[in-house]
Amino acid sequence: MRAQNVLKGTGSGALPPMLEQYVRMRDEVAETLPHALLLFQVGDFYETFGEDAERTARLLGLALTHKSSRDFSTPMAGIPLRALDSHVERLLACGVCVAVADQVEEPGSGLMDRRVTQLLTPGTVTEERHLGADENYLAAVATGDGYALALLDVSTGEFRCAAFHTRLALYDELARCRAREVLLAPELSGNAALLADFQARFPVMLSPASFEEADALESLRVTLGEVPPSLASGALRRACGAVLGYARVTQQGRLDMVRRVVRFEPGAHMRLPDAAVRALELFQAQSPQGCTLTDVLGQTRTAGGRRRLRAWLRAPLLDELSIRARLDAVEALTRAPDLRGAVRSLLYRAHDLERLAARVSTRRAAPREVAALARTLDLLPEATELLGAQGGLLGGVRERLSALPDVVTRIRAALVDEPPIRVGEGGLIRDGFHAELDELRAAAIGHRAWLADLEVSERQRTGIGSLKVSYNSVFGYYLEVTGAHLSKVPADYRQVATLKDRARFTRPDLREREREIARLEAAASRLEQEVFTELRDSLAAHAEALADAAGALSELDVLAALADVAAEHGWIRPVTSDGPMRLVQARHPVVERSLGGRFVPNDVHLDPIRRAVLLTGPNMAGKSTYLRTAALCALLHQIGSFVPADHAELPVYDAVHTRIGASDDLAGGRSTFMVEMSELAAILHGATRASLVILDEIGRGTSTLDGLAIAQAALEHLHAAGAHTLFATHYFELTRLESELPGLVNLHVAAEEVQLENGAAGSRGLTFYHQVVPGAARQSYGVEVARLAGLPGGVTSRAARLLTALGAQGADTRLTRQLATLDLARLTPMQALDLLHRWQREVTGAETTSP
Ligand SMILES: Nc1ncnc2c1ncn2[C@@H]1O[C@H](COP(=O)(O)OP(=O)(O)OP(=O)(O)O)[C@@H](O)[C@H]1O
Repeated sequence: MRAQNVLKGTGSGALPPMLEQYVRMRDEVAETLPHALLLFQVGDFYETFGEDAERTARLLGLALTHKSSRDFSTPMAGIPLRALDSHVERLLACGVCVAVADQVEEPGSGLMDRRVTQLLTPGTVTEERHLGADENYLAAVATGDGYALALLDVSTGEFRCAAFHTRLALYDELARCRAREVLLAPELSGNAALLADFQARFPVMLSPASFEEADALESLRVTLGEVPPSLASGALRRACGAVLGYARVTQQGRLDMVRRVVRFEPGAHMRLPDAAVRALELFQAQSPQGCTLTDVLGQTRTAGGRRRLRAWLRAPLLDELSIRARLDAVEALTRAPDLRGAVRSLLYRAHDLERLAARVSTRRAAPREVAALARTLDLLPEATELLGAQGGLLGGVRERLSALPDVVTRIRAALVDEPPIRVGEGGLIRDGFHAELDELRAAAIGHRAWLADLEVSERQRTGIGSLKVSYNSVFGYYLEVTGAHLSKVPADYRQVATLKDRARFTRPDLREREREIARLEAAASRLEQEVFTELRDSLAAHAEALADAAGALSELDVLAALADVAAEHGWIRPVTSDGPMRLVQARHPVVERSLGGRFVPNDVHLDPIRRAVLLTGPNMAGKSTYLRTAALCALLHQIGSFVPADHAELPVYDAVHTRIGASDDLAGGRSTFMVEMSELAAILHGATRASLVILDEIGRGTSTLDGLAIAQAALEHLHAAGAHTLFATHYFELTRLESELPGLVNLHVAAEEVQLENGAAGSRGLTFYHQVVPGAARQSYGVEVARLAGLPGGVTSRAARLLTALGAQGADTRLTRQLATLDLARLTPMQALDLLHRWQREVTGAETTSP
């Protein structure tokens, strides 16, 4: 809507000039960012008007006032200048983009000149105060023959893209990278069903952008100098172009931090669906007080290192040589505790070099950021020396750290050690760096010295001992004389103010000196700005080398952190095998951390022959933990980390699939069972001989018979596909499959029923050993676990009696025996339902209504 209409003004009069300017600027902003809120500086406030004022007041809880002239009035809401950052943060969190228009001239009598100085959107902010430490992606999605995704982190300049064959694979990647803002091509945003599905899965800000091929090509050429040949498909070009075009607008033309696009092959890394990322709690715990794998591994010392670790976890390696190279580096660091300690304490002193490099390349870095850059670059020679004779990846890191030309000397020579926050504040450039600046400063100092002496000399000249030379912003410098001495005031003093007991005076030469000081200081400030800009530009010329060094430092940080975790917790280097997974005394890295020495390690063994394990055991015995331990060890191996075990042989898995736990998707309109089945479907379609599949209690979201049928059929399918499968279940009926499927073995988690010491006669409890042993469990102990959980005694004893009765009848029924031999997966839903009713009637004697 045009801004004039948004004003909701009352009255017939023409708009006051300032509101006319507001309307014009708001319309201009709306042409590029239609959804942005314009914050318009008026003195000490950023104001919003009309509908925007109502929206701002509501979102930020501000008081709504009115801007009124003689015959015009419109709602107005404003925030103080000094509170801009915190309010912008809240607006961005509410999914509102912000344009900031600042006054760009000193206040005078007429309408002040204003300019849009910042366009802030969640996916393109670059100021440290609006960013978390993690990556901050803007994403664009387009379709053609498949799906194309472009990801840009403006804060570091990281720019990646990929093509996907299926929407599910695209969604997985998008979920993993947690984009904060997404641009959808019209073929997606214009399709109501697709859009609704997308919004249900990704509650992020959707922003409008051009996906026209011609615009995209132009954006690519302007930013990268050419259209990279790797962007072979139209969809990739459109997605990449849209991201660049939108980011260029929000960065007001400055996208120098983006130098290349990396096209990544989704198939070049281990497939790790989002469901697995969530179930294995890589980045986010499932309970609020829970701990994640990143927490355990995340001993990184720099923000760049933390981002790099997350990137490694999102994309585990498939290439054996690359895995070995990382493992070699981690091993070298675990074997050299002194080197590791020195590297890690050095990293503690490093600032976020990746983001600083990006800020320098866009010529946005503030003085303190340049100083922080220098402090961090100062560490590089030390780091290079520490890495001394290291080979492999660490040698590569050393090379990249030492390849940077010496820019620190230049920064140190030009900048003072503790520069001011802003350029115009003065005191930024070191004395002796710039002759003309030195002259200006010396002259100003001379005038100030004259002023400082003035008080003494005037006291002597006038004989007024209490005479003072002071300064305020209204009169500038003045001479102050108390009432008792007014008669001694010389004739060349001109009175400028009279107070109750004193008077203030000036003199023509005092005015002259003051003007001169102001002129010199303004000239010095301008010159400082020029010198600083020159310095920053000269740094921008090294942006590529800076980004390289930043990448190397992040990598060193991750390797050192992985080595530290390994050394501290007794993890061992895994051996890459050509088939078997053999873990001896493996531990779950996160659960072990919380249980300390009480964690019971277990062995895992899968190979091309013994390729599936069916794990049974009581509730709470440790089945899920066992499954997750295996998956996490596989994942750790492929990011190049040591693993928590006494011995580990692991193949290179092409994917880790998991189906664990219950979750529903109410927003997406899918029930718990539907979510479970959709995830299972994706696994069954995607799992290969080289995949690791973790299934925990498949089929429990529906009736027993349906669930059992589905679980068996899924297990048979995975067995035939040859995937390494760990399958935990409470369906004891499935354990008989061991004799039918040659690659399947039964294991169970040991537990024992014991007489309770203090319990009533006959009352029994359960001891968990958390030990995985061969064979199938004998029973589920569900009622005992319910007792442990605190169900009322009456309920648990009634449940125990029912269980005995059902068991006695069920064990004998003809149908139960028949069921054991049936291929349940072949049943139609109607047959299954019919069986269920007959079985219920036989087991419980209850009549059920026929369908
Ligand atoms: N190996 C172990 N050593 C010590 N404690 C363990 C071990 N494994 C699991 N536990 C403890 O037992 C708890 C339950 O484990 P887990 O969720 O793996 O059991 P489960 O058999 O999958 O249960 P359910 O069938 O009810 O889902 C864990 O939270 C942990 O505290």
